[in-house]
Amino acid sequence: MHSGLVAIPADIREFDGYSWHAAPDQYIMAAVKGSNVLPLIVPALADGTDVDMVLDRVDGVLISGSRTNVHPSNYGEPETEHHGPFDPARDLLSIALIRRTIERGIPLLAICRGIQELNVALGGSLATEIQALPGRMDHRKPQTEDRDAAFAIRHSIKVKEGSCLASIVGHGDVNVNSLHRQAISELAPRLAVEAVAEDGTIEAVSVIDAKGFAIGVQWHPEYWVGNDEISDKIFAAFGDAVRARHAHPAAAAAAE
Ligand SMILES: N[C@@H](CCC(=O)NCCCC(=O)O)C(=O)O
Repeated sequence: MHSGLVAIPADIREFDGYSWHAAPDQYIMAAVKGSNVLPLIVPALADGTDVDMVLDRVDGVLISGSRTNVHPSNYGEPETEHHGPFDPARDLLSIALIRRTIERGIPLLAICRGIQELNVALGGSLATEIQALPGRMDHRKPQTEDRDAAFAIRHSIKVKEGSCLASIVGHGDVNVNSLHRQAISELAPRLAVEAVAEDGTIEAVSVIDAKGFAIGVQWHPEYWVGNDEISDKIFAAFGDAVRARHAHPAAAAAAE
């Protein structure tokens, strides 16, 4: 039996002749199998959502990756041809959800587009086409139809000693996958860097003085849950935080 309900903001996707509010299966299954929680996909309404109505009912929030990019107007930069594709309804939902999740101390795990939204939600900015920047590696998704190859572990990162992430996976070198062309540029004032790649790309952050679990990672631990110790540890730690909140709702509400 799963214990704890976790909100996952939907993407808007076009297929089968319809618009869908959808979340990728790999996040749903990582939450189910790696965290032992029940995921709840939250629709991305174009006019906005009462996120507190959602947060009153869940014990955690998982922000997924997605091929779309946060619209640069959310961090005060003009749109260029390099910024798309966009999903403005997802931006609207995720940014509002992240802000209130942190304010209320509800456990938060943000992955790939999620860490980028976390940084933007707290006042930071993003760099685009980072592979074209001097000294940076190519972090983009490998060109292959083979999903295991696309999500294969590709480069190492350094997890900082004493960080929240180090308390979960240990500090030092960790090998991760990479499927992104944007990354954190200006770090939001309330975020601490937890891990960096060899080229300086910020790979993990935590929320400073967070009331609860609040971590973002630029890579995709969800894909290898069940097959990779580091991925398992991250989802297990998130699940533990979600269950702790679920088990003591009165204490959680009093702490808000
Ligand atoms: N805006 C981001 C998106 C990164 C991300 O979340 N990627 C997951 C999608 C994987 C896929 O393409 O299948 C960026 O930096 O590119």
